[in-house]
Amino acid sequence: MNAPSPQSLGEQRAVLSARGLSRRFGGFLAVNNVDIDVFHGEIHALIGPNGAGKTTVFNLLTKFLQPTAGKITLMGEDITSTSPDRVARMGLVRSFQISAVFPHLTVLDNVRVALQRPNGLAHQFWRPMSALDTLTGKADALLTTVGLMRERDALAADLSYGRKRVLEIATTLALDPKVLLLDEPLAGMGQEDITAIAGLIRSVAKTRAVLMVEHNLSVVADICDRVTVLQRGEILAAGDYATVSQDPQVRTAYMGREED
Ligand SMILES: Nc1ncnc2c1ncn2[C@@H]1O[C@H](COP(=O)(O)OP(=O)(O)OP(=O)(O)O)[C@@H](O)[C@H]1O
Repeated sequence: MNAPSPQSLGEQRAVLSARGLSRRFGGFLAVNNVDIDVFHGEIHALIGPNGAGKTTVFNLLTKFLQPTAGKITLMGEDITSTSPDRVARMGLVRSFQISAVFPHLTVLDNVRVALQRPNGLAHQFWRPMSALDTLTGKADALLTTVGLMRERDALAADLSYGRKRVLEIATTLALDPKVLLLDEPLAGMGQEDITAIAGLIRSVAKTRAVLMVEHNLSVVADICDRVTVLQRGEILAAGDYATVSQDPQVRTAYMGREED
């Protein structure tokens, strides 16, 4: 797809944006002067070798870590000093934060429990499961979206690994995030699950912005609109996959090694 917009224009249009993002741990600069723009309706991949700083960038964007320097905006609002829970309520959701699957609940009940959170019922754990009945229609709609209707009444514990990850994505979508951050969503999966989940991520990105850390470069090539490559905490290259994958520095530093 298109190459990234000019910087200032990008910042204005982006749902999630960072400028000059840096994080120091003691004397070690783990993230250095990173700019990133994540757009509605697009999937943006953050890739790079081990230790490049991808997880730290995720932690900075979700405010689990405070940046040493730089600015982060979410839907135009400066969130650089905002708390992680407020950022989550604004619609920036990281999959693992809320994707706990309860193994002894059915698939349907996992989604219904997730759906009650935005309704402000989160602390009313004493309510009987029957109180969730009002959410069944919404839960079924979500299960249809992610293709889990066949397993609706199965226990989560009985699902295969790949189907559990689909259920995790369903419980994440229950929060109706505006920006979805996925940390290696395809890790540990077989090819069949990879194809299914990559398709699911593509379809959920139509109505939200997705930023994902992913090591599977063929999936990144297939489904991601933009790619930012990190190395030693700095941006090595950014753009669409075709451009980035031809960059000689990227090939030397990362892709050559991964794809040879
Ligand atoms: N809390 C911390 N204290 C000190 N150093 C840290 C801390 N968190 C991360 N680092 C260092 O920052 C660098 C970037 O780590 P980070 O986990 O962000 O990389 P990554 O790209 O996500 O790696 P991987 O692909 O292996 O998950 C690493 O050298 C790591 O050791």
